[in-house]
Amino acid sequence: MSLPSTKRGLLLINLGTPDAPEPGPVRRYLREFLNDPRVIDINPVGRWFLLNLFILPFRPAKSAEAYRKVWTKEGSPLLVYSRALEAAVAERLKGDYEVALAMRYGNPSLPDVIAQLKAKGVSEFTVLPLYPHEAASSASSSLARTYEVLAEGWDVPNVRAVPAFFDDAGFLDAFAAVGRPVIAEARADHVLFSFHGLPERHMRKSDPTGQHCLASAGCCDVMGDANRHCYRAQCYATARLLAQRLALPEGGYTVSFQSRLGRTPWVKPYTDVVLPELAAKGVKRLAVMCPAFVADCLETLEEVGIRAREQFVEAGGESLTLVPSLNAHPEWVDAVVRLVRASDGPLSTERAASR
Ligand SMILES: C=CC1=C(C)c2cc3[nH]c(cc4nc(cc5[nH]c(cc1n2)c(C)c5CCC(=O)O)C(CCC(=O)O)=C4C)c(C)c3C=C
Ligand SMILES: [Fe+2]
Ligand SMILES: [Fe+2]
Repeated sequence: MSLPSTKRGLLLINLGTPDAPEPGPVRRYLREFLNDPRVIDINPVGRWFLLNLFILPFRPAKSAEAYRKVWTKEGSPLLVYSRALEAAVAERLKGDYEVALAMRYGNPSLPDVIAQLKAKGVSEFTVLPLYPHEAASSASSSLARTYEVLAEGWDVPNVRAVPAFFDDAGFLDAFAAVGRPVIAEARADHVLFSFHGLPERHMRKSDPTGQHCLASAGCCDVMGDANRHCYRAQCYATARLLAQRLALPEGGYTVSFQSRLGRTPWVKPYTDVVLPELAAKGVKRLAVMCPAFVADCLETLEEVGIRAREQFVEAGGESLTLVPSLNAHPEWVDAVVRLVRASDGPLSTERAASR
């Protein structure tokens, strides 16, 4: 006798983006995003004042202007590229998984997408947060919200989460495959790996030992038990592994952290500090890879592709070339499929027979 078959859903989750590059939609998006206690981790009253008195009256107009510079006919780049990945992965996993993209903030919202998957009969979920590195404000927040929404129903489905993939060979090979020809064509004399930053406070809070993270200058240079889940150590590991694949010599690349918000210290070195330093050292043609992002977005296209380029050239550099992100590159699609299959888990003979 065969048991009723289980329908599996794959939930790809990215950060989120405004519905339109205008102050109103940007304000709505930022309000949801920055109200997340894993993003602005201060007491709720302090967060309310910070948001409503200092951030939301000013930032939406400025951010909307930045979004307008990179907005496409189909919409926000982050959504467009994440949709392209969703379609390619869905094609590859047809028959095995219902695949759907959700955004942690904004649309398509996690509750809506989960409801749609459930309406299609999905009763087992695999969740893949589309961030290579672990951070409370990105992957943890996406997982926490997913668990919260899934736990709302009477029956709570089985959920598997695909772990951080900062050192996954498929992810690294795909990024190297995208980067290699771009770096060659730009005749780059140096590569900058610019990762999204994090407040230093977040790093210390995520340190299970309480005494390793940021305690010494080189605490992220080597990965061990104490820092296996450290965002900055994972970023450095990604950079080292990509540098190997790209055959970059020691000294031929630099790691930095971009996109900081507010006045508290964020992880260093800062990208906007490193850029003029590289120009001053004589770097002329810089290639920038942003391996914290698997899809091009405001932070890659505008912050690096436009603003960092202007800053580097003003500081004396000749050119700054942004290496595109993975988007829906076929090697990345392969890697995602492998990550998902690897997290499938072995099925017992009877369950396998019932599928
Ligand atoms: C790569 C993972 C990300 C982490 C970790 C992260 C942390 C983090 N971000 C902010 C503040 C902002 N980030 C913004 C945009 C943005 N951030 C990520 C990814 C991570 N953020 C992406 C993919 C994007 C692009 C979104 C898009 O629409 O293209 C923004 C919004 C834009 C702006 O106004 O500058 C803010 C604000 C904090 C505070 C934080 C950790 C505490
Ligand atoms: Fe650390
Ligand atoms: Fe961010």
